[in-house]
Amino acid sequence: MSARQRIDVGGAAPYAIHIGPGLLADGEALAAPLRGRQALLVSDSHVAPLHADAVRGALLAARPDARIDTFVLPAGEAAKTLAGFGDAIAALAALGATRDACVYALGGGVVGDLAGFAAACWMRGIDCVQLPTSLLAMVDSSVGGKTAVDLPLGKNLVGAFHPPRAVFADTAVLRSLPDRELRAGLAEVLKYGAIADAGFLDWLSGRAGALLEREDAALAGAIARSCAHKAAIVERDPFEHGERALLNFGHTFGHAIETAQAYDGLNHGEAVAVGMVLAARLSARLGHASEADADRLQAVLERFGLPVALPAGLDPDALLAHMRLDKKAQASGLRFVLWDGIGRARVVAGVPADAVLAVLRGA
Ligand SMILES: O=C(O)C(=O)C[C@@H](O)[C@H](O)[C@H](O)COP(=O)(O)O
Ligand SMILES: [Zn+2]
Repeated sequence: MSARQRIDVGGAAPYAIHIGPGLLADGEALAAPLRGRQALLVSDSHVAPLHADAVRGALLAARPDARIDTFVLPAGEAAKTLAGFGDAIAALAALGATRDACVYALGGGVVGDLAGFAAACWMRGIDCVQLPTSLLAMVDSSVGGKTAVDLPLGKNLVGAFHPPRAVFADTAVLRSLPDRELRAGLAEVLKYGAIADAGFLDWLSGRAGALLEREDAALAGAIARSCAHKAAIVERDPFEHGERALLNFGHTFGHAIETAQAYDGLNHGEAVAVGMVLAARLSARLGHASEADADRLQAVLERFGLPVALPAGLDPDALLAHMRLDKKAQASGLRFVLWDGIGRARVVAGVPADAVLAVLRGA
């Protein structure tokens, strides 16, 4: 993979996204945001055995005066719970973390969300550095400061906006990422094309083979362009008062699927892939866009080996009930991110429930 890249996220709490191979071994860079003398390295049972010792060693080499504890979650979305959050808080307490301590989130989206939320809450907020090790976390969840845990009732229902102090995306770790996780990350990459950048969707579609084969140049290009999209949007709208909601394309359906499957079925990226197709179908049903656009998106997602249809056995009425707890919903009813065609997403309020049910039933 080529040289390091840096993308700056501006606004009230600016930070940099560093992208490139070898970053997790760069103790000086990783330790630069550590203001105090305590750090909690949060990881999960899949990632910790691969990378935690090396990261801790790199940090200690740069900051031998620091105490660095490690807290390891069970791998998987099912661990992103209030109980897991409580355990992370207990680890901060055991560390005796002061306000200048720092949480390092080493892992995928689950680790980043939970560790970020613990950092947001401990003493009303301490620093968090995101060390994403999955493609999905590199291109999406490590950037923008959304932190949360899930409830059985719904995804990410308890959380806070807490921007990281820095993001270090070490692209070399993607070599050991399981194929299924790679494809899940590509779903969120494709989302940027779907919502705002038709040219990017074409670019990605033309490089499906290279991306799935993890060719360095293709992956580096996809990550940098995704992060640039996300950085621009969250810089303009950090708290999702407006356009940031576009990043939720496919998520109203997707989160409902994840919740209905008790976070143990499709993973997040897969659920978002299905959700994007359903959002495109709903857009067509409501007359905003054509079925041909939905077909095109579905074909691209299929090229990347992503699921595009509801898993069997899910009850449309139950999914609709989950959608009513979506964070975009208002007193006046459901709000969806739909599109007017590829690259042209927008938020639509007052979406009739019968249209949603018809799409869920494939009618
Ligand atoms: O950063 C955002 O804003 C997003 O919506 C990005 C999503 O891909 C991500 O899954 C996010 O965590 C979803 O947030 P939520 O508010 O729908 O829970
Ligand atoms: Zn997402």
